Amino acid sequence: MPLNHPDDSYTLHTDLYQINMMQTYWQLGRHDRKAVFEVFFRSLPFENGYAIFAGLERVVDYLKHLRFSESDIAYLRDLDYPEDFLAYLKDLKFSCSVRSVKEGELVFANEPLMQIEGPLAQCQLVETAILNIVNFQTLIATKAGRIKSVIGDEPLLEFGTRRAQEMDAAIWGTRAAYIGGADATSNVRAAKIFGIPASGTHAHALVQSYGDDYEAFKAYASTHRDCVFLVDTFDTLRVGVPAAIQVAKEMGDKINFQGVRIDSGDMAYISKKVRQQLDDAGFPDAKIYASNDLDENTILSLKMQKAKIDVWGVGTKLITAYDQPALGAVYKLVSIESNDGLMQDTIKLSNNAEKVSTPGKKQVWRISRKTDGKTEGDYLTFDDEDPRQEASLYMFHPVHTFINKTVVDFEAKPLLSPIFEAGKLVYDLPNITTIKAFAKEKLDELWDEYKRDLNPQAYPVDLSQKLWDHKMQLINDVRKKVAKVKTY
Ligand SMILES: Nc1ncnc2c1ncn2[C@@H]1O[C@H](COP(=O)(O)OP(=O)(O)OP(=O)(O)O)[C@@H](O)[C@H]1O
Ligand SMILES: O=P(O)(O)OC[C@H]1O[C@H](OP(=O)(O)OP(=O)(O)O)[C@H](O)[C@@H]1O
Ligand SMILES: O=C(O)c1cccnc1
Repeated sequence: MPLNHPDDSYTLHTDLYQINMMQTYWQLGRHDRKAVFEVFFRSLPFENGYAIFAGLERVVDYLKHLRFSESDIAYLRDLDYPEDFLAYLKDLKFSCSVRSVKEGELVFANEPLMQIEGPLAQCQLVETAILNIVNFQTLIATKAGRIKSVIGDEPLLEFGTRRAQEMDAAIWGTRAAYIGGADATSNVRAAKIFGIPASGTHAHALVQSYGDDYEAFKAYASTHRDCVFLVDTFDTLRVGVPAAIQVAKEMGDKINFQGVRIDSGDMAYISKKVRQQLDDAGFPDAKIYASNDLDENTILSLKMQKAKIDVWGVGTKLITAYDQPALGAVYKLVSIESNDGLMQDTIKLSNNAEKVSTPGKKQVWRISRKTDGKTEGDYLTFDDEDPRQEASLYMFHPVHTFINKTVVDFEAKPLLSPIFEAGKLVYDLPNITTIKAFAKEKLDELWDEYKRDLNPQAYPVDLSQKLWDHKMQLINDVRKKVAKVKTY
């Protein structure tokens, strides 16, 4: 049994099979063959019409520090990897090129979100961590986008840390939630390290510890400004709200009474009553905060019931992506250097036509109308194709080809930007405010049909004719090859 080792690098944050494949490649002299891998998912999470890409910043940090530490090597030695292979790992320097969609960009199924190109063994090593990061952060950013879409301009506060899948998920989930739609977080560490607004009220424990709403609010108000009182510990309408009002009246401007939070009961009914109580007491500007297992469905329902809620605190269901706990992005080999030194595109077949991978190193182009910037769809090409040179684009569904359109007067923007070139970081990471604003701008450019929460239209992700023909050719080649194989 190996001894414990210090946790001083993320390089072994990978699956054992990656190291095993690296060993095979290295021992048989294949490790430095040039390879291209692409990250994509096959279906959108939550049956949403779009996903919000997040995770690049952490991927960059991970790749920047990708070296096997002494303790990594020592641990692999414990696992009996041979010394010459360990010597190769010890000296390994990340030398891949990486292109990626920007954080906050809207992304769709079956298009490359990231592309890793370089020595086969290195590309293989980084698969697990890249998927781990991108799958989680993109999932949470998308969930936040869904929730924010029903809330509109009212603030969405992220309250989930206590229910998150441990500390990393709380921190990076908070960041992703902020990119996707949250306006502030209760997690002080996340707020501190990322520059996200921190926000919060107080817990039931405060009221319980005083055993009395009035005493508790008074105590809190004597030590804080901008007070929001949690009014549902004993009885919201009879005790909680009257106590909040009394303290607000007594303390006046000294506490800058912001409002009350309700965290239980029928929130449509109660919020209307609370609104009446606050208005009657002369506090029409006091806000009503709500929390308690909220998500986009309960919030939409509360809005339909004309609940008088101004600020929404959402925890568990956002930070854990409760209704879909994982995004299924995959990392697939699309091209590999063959024995003659030329790049050979690869394909993975499936009985399901939608699941057949698209071969070759690609670029994704977002096609939009010049007139109003609204999106027409995404268009996948070989990396050396440039739709900006075309006067019109024939866009057709890659499986149901009878669904097609010809687009003129369009703009085409490439979505994959260079992040690393031969191991060197060439991308200036934007700050979080810029990323969040970018996500909002992209959502504004998307048609409402793709944005609705329930049964959105399928956004077109089409292939250029050249790419489609190549894919069909490879499918036929593989089929012919398979047909020749003798069955036993
Ligand atoms: N008017 C409403 N319409 C739709 N959903 C609501 C409404 N009011 C509350 N909810 C939601 O109903 C769910 C359950 O509320 P429930 O009444 O069981 O909790 P509770 O009264 O707060 O109980 P507990 O004190 O155990 O938390 C919560 O997710 C809450 O957000
Ligand atoms: O419901 P969520 O969307 O997950 O939002 C977070 C929840 O965390 C708190 O409850 P908790 O019972 O943990 O603490 P409390 O005593 O302060 O209510 C808060 O009151 C919310 O109900
Ligand atoms: O500040 C709050 O009201 C808060 C923080 C975390 C969880 N629930 C509520």
